[in-house]
Amino acid sequence: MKALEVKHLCWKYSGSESMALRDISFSLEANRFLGIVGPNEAGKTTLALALRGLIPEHFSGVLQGEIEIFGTTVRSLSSLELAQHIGMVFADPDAQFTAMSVEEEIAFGLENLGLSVEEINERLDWVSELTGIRELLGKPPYDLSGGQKQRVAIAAVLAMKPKIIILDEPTSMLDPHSKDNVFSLLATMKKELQMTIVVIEHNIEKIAELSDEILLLAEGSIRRWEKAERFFDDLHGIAASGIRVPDIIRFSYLAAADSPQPKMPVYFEDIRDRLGQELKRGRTS
Ligand SMILES: Nc1ncnc2c1ncn2[C@@H]1O[C@H](COP(=O)(O)OP(=O)(O)OP(=O)(O)O)[C@@H](O)[C@H]1O
Repeated sequence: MKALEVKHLCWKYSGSESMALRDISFSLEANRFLGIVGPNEAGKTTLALALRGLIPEHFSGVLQGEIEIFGTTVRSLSSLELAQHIGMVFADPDAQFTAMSVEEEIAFGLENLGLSVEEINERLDWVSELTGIRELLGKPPYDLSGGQKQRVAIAAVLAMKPKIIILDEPTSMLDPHSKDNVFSLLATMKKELQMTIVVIEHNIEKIAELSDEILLLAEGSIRRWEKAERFFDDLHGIAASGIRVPDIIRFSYLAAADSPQPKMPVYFEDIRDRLGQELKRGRTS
C-alpha cells in the first residue's frame, strides 16, 4: 500500500519569481524510511510542508499537482484528519513547545484528539519508554538540552500515532553528541514502529544508513530518487547537484572503480568488506 503518492507537484510562493517545487513525482510504500537530501534552498522544507498539508493551507502561492496519503487526496482531508495521518517535527523544537512540563506537552496533543485519560496515560508511558524521556516528564521543556528537546518534540508527535512522520532536519541545531542521540532514536523508530518515516537531513552519510530510499532535490526538482543501496552509483551526478559525497563512500568508489561488482555500498560493514576485497584483489593482481 502506498503511504504517499506525489503527482506532478509544482509550487510557487506568492511574490517569488521562481518555482520552489517543479514537477515533483514520487511515491513511498507504507512503513518505509525515506531520506530527503539536497543543497540549501532546494525545496526540501517546502516539500515537507506540502506533504503535511500546510502548503497551501497556511501559505499563499500557486499549487499544481496532487498529493495522496494512503490513496486519499490531501485536499479532501480536514486539519484534524491530516494531524492524525501525518505528524511533523521541525528543526527547532522550541517552536513546537507550548506547555510548562514535558508531560503536559505530550498530553496536550492527545487531549486535542479527544482521547480518554487511560489512553493518554498509556501513550505517555509507551512513548516515554521508546524515546528515553521518562526522567524528563516533570521538567519544563525550555530547561532541557537541545538533544533532549528534540527527543521530546519527536515523542509528542509519536504519541499521536500518526501513520506517517516527517522530520525536517531534526539534528541541524544540535551538538554532535545530541545528533547521535537523535539518529539512534530514528534507528529505534525504524526498527520498532510500523510507521512511514520521512527525514530531511544534511548528513547524507547518516541518513543513507537508515533510509530504504533516498530522494535528492535541487533547485526544486528531483535529481535522483533511488533505493539507498543504489543511491551512490552516480557519484558525479550527486556531486553536481551540490551534495558533498562522504569521503568514505568516495574512497570506496575509487577503490572499486574497476571492480566486477559496480553496486555501491552504503552501510559501514559493506564498505569495510568491499575495501577488504579490493585490497586483496590489489595484492593478488
Ligand atoms: N515563505 C516563503 N516565501 C517565499 N519564498 C520562500 C518561502 N520559503 C521558502 N522560500 C523559497 O523557496 C525555495 C525553497 O526553499 P526551502 O526552504 O524549501 O529549501 P530547503 O531545501 O529546505 O533549504 P534549506 O536546506 O536551506 O533549509 C527557496 O528559494 C526559498 O527562498
